[in-house]
Amino acid sequence: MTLITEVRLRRILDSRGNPTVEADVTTESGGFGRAAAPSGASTGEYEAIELPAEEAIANARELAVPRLEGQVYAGDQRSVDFVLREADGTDDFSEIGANSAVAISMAAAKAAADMLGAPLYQHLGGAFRGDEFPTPLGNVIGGGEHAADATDIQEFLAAPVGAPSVADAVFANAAVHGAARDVLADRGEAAAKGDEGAWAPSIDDAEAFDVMEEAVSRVEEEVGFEIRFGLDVAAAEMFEDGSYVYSDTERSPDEQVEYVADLVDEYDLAYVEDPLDEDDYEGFAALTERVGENCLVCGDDLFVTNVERLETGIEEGAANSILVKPNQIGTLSDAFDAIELARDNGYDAVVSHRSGETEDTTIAHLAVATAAPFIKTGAVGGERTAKLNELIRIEENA
Ligand SMILES: O=C(O)[C@@H](CO)OP(=O)(O)O
Ligand SMILES: [Mg+2]
Repeated sequence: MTLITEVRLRRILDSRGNPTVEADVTTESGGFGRAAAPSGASTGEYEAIELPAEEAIANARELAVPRLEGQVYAGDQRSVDFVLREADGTDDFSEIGANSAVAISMAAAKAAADMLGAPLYQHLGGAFRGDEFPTPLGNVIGGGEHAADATDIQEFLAAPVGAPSVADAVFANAAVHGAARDVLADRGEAAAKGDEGAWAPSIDDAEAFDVMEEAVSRVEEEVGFEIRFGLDVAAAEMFEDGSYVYSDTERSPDEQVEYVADLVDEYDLAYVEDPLDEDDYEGFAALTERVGENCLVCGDDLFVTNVERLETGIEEGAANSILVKPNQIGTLSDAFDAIELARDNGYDAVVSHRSGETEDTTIAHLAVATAAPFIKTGAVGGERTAKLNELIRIEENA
């Protein structure tokens, strides 16, 4: 093990053109790691706090960096993350910013892997990891907070569950994305792209389901393996005064459960994320009871990668999977704890990007390190393909 000798922080651009935090960690023996924080738009109310990049950097330089340099071993991830929490002193990283914390946490892990001469997934997951790969959930059509004047449902996600390899799955998702463009063009719908590269046409959700079905079945025929699809409803964003407000209608919480359950049945959805508000454990439990056998009901804003919120969910039978976003909680150790708690209780842990991203590929390694069944990291666009292409390389041992 070697000590961290230097932590450097800087502002870089994220994919929305906003400043975000990048960290470089160097160790005594010359190990080097660089990582950057992503940023959400449809953020959960209970997430750790992202500060403006400049403020996060200034505060982390003052409070955290002096406690790390020359004092903590890069390979001792628990200690790195413990020091970040101690330096911050709050429950939600509101002092140094979850953006500074997660960038440093991930950069330290990369420095440790570099020092060991091991790929990051192996440093994080152990010597025997690297032969189980996640199915990528590819964002094909979207709206919500990620695009103006588009669908109410935030994300329509291709799920190539029958793909024989991660590379086949990645190419299948890109093909569905391309096919959706063709189907939209056939219908005379022009479409720009939303924050994550998904098509953001000005159509309603019902039409988006038709387009997805058509695009998926075209590609399924071509590739010869099963492709299902799923949703991130991001329902907290449409929950107002006790009901779910869609462009054309409103639904009560009970009606929302019925509506989503019917969608799962009608379209054989493989995955439904945040189908209900972030405080509605009960509704999540009711839906999971109805459709949880054949569909992952995933809590993103509900759990915010937080073990306490996940514990409540487990007690109530709310959802059967958790979305894991390291920046929602601030450190890799916290993200691992959430994954382990999920797994111990029969919940699947799905690793995820944010709508604002960088070229950082840590989540690809995190998914392989933890043998996650799914990873949600877009379908196209440089900041998305950075992770997808990294999965292809990991699979090839490149
Ligand atoms: O809701 C989500 O799952 C994410 C990523 O797709 O979006 P955001 O980063 O804006 O929270
Ligand atoms: Mg979500």
